[in-house]
Amino acid sequence: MTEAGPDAGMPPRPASRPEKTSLRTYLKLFRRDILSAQPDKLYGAWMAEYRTPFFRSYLVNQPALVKTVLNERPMDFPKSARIAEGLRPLLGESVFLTNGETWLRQRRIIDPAFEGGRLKDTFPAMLAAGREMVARLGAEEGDFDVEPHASHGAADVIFRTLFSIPITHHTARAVFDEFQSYQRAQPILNLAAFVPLPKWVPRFHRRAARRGARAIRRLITGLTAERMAAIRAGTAPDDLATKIMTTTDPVTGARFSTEEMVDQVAIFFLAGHETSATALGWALWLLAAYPEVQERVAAEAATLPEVPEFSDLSKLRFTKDVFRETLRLYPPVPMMVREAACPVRFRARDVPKGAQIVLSPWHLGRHRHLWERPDAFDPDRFATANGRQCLRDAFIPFSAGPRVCTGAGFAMVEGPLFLALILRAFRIETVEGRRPVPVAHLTVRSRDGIWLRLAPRG
Ligand code: HEM
Repeated sequence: MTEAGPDAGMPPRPASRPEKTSLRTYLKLFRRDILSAQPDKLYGAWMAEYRTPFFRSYLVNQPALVKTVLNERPMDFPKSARIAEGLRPLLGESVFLTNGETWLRQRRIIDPAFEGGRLKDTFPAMLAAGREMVARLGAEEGDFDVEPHASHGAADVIFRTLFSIPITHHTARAVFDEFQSYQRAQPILNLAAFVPLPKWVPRFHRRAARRGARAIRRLITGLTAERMAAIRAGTAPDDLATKIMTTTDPVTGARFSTEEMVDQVAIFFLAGHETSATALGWALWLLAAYPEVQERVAAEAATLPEVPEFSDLSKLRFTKDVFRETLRLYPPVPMMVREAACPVRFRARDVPKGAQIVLSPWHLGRHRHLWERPDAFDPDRFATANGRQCLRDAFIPFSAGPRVCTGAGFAMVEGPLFLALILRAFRIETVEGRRPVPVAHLTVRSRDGIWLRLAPRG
């Protein structure tokens, strides 16, 4: 890297906005990128308050307060209704949106499928998707954008592990394509979630997004109904969909209906492919930009047998730290929103009932009073006392507490496995003039893609 200034040698970070801005400018910046709409002081703040004529939001950035919201009193800080507003047409009553008893029941049915022992069952499907991705990358020549490959690969993982079908299956492909256009049609999503606008403010692209949501749900309903029939006929494969659809809630004795399962499949696909793809793209760029780290990952990958097994993942200790460090610097979900269900007092401030509570994996992961050299890419930090402490207090890319990401364990298998398979096959380099610029819409993407150049390893 050749640039001068305080960021020299550091991985890219979005510019912060000036300290004082009008609401109008803030909203404009926000629509473009929720990260560069924030002031620099958030990287050192414990709490911040946004007060406008329309809303009151509190960004909570102090580990003890984050723990209160996520771990200790999650029922007092439910998912914000504002998030549901934008996502309901696509996700219905999915576990991502529900609260209270419905959410508890759904987690009781879903969680067992993602537990350690059963995660092992998904490994062959993940491996197959990884090997296919390596083959596709091998067909690239010259400089190319790796983000579409990462999305394709992550979507392949979801379809193979959930429904035992590859992304090349016509329905899987159609869902993938519809999601791509849905995401383009839904830019208001984050704005509506973070900035509770009054009802009269026009919501953009609503019609196109609704049409997309209907199309996606129609396709997923077909897959789910087919699976329900196969379960009844005793011919269903033992994948995640079957595991979830045959699990009985130990409390109520109920299973998911086809419709409720469609809601869950929609969120598994949305939450499970875009996030993993984003993380993989950034991890590859970081490895390309830091060749000495790349060589250490490649050396670890070289110890894997030609066809690795689940137990071989224990050989990828450093690769796992690389993936973790990527999630710290580029958490795919940069911010999350909750709603205060009752008045609370945080840091000697009264937070009224109904206020939006914003949690920011992005700012917490780079907090200058918590992490040593917060902007540096240093996977070895997790072996230091500071790194270990911060892993407990200031590392929430998967959220935390009872509402932690269902797929966290799954993603921590998928990410390192894909990195190892790719680095075993290729040496990767950055492309001059193509330094990525992080921008956050649905997830933290690079504004103009993540450009790489590959060479086969001998
Ligand atoms: C690197 C990859 C991933 C990251 C960074 C990530 C991150 C997150 C975060 C931050 C949340 C909490 C959002 C909030 O509370 O507002 C979440 C929730 C969720 N994630 Fe993930 N995720 C990843 C992969 C996956 C995968 C692979 C799956 C499924 C196959 C998945 C399924 C879910 C579900 C179902 C929820 C909702 C949980 C609930 O609200 O109870 N995620 N994820």
